[in-house]
Parts: sequence; structure tokens; C-alpha cells
Amino acid sequence: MKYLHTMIRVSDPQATIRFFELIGLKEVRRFDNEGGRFTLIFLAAPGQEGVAEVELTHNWDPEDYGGGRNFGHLAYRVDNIYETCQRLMDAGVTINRPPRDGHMAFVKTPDGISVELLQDGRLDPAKPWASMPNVGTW
Ligand SMILES: C[C@@H](O)C(=O)SC[C@H](NC(=O)CC[C@H](N)C(=O)O)C(=O)NCC(=O)O
Ligand code: NI
Repeated sequence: MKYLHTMIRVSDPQATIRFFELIGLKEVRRFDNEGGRFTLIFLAAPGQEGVAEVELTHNWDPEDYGGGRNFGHLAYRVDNIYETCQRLMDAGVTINRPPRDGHMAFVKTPDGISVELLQDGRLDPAKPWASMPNVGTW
């Protein structure tokens, strides 16, 4: 048995792809289904293609994707959580839980799906991150 992917329904596929690209994922493949009026887009971190993917389902006819409290989050390990959060902030993404502890942060996709970012080990939040002048303002 092998884990393949997690599927999330998205209202704006391009915005969602851009969000995941900011974290480091890339589009792997996509399928249009004319009869079903939907598109499936598979994304993965480099080297994780076919191993741990996220499947974006875009239904061409608008739907309300509210609720879904039973779904928690997707989690990714990143090389530098401060640099990742700064890149997301610079692109206008809200950091819902800033990485004050140098270890964990939470952001949301354009449809509000929660994404956890984890830093391998812990970065010292007191260390001056040259690439993140406003790290201390969170
Ligand atoms: C390709 C494989 O990984 C799939 O997940 S296809 C599953 C299939 N998806 C759809 O029909 C997409 C459109 C549909 N309107 C939807 O929003 O799901 C499917 O069976 N989906 C049902 C489900 O509960 O996932
Ligand atoms: Ni699927």
C-alpha cells in the first residue's frame, strides 16, 4: 500500500497553484474532463511526484466549499520557515500563525484550506535574518 495524494476542491486553480508554488511545489500534470465539467491538477514538491501529491479539483460550475471542519491541514517541511513566510507575505498571503518559535507556521490556501509549515529543527527567532527585515514584527 502507498500514499498517493490528498484532494482539495478549489474555486480559483491558478491562485491556488501560485500559492503552492510559493511554498515550493510544482504542477506535475492536469486532466480536463469535459463531460464532468472539471479539471484535476496534481502538484508535488520536487522529487515527490507520484509519492506525495496534492490534487486540486476545479469544478467549472461554481460551488460553495464552506464548512468541512473535519478536514485539518496539509503539512510541508521547509528549509527556512522565515524565508518561506516572507516570500508568502511578499505575495500577499496572510501568515495566520507566524513562526515565532522558529519551528511552525500556518497559512491558508485561497479557499481557506489550512497548510502547516514546519522547519526541520528550530531556527533561533532572535537571529537577524538578513532576508527578512520585519521578522520581529509578527
Ligand atoms: C484522479 C483521481 O485521483 C480522482 O480523485 S478522480 C475522483 C473523482 N473526482 C471528480 O469527479 C472531480 C469532480 C467532482 N465534481 C468532485 O468535485 O469531486 C470523484 O469520484 N470525486 C468524488 C469525491 O468524493 O472525491
Ligand atoms: Ni484523487
